[in-house]
Amino acid sequence: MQSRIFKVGLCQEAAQNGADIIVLPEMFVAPYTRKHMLDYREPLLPDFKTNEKCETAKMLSGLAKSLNKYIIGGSFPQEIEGEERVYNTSLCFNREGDIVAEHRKLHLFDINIPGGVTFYESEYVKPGPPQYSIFETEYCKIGLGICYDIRFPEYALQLVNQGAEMICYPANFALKTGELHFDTLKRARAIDNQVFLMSCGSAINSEDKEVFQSWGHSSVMSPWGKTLCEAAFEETIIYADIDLKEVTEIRQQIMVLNHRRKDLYTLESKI
Ligand SMILES: O=C(O)CCC(=O)C(=O)O
Repeated sequence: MQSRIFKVGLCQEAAQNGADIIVLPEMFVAPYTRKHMLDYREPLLPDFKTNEKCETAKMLSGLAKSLNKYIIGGSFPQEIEGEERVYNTSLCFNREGDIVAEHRKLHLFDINIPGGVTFYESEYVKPGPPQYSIFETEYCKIGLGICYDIRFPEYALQLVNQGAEMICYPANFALKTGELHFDTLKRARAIDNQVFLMSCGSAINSEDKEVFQSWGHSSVMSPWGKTLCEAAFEETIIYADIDLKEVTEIRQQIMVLNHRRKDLYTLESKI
């Protein structure tokens, strides 16, 4: 049961205007509710390029190939056989339409603010298995998380330890927490990891006020924490030119990545 709320035309427009890496928002195929997640779930199968059951993967793969661009494909509800839960899965495609990274949201957004927002993502989403999601491009390595994953600096730092110079977070960041936290978290992750930080938030859903509402505010931040471009709540395309020399320069100028006191603390990877 599909009713796609994704507009292929926006990707085509971005590509025509010179975008090379195109990022989509978290759960761009469905409103963010338990019912929709389960109704819209799709398997991810090895023959996704031709298999009608893998509608999102098939569509994004074809689009990446036809546009000859990288697509960081937001996320979709991935069916888990025999379970009434899904993975919140982001697929990244190279210019040939091959999957180069699969990220399953690791940290789930369970929140209970009396009089504010109550939301238990873990009731219908299963946390992704332990994994660092990072992929190579001809420019640099790009690390990947989804939305609430941005609150966990340990994960981002491990991506940087593995060579990431950009980190991307497709998001559907809650309206309630977004105003005070989203911008700050993005800037913090950009500065403390000295990376370009891309985030793509869902636009506000003005047709259905009952569903989870997103703070929007997609942006690209430089390793200095400077906002290079930013959206508000509405559907739009934003563009940024990325100069990776900035990563090298800031890492030489402010040597935080080398100044850790390993005699005092360490960050241990379990995988
Ligand atoms: O961390 C937050 O406050 C918002 C996260 C969120 O909305 C999500 O992960 O869906």
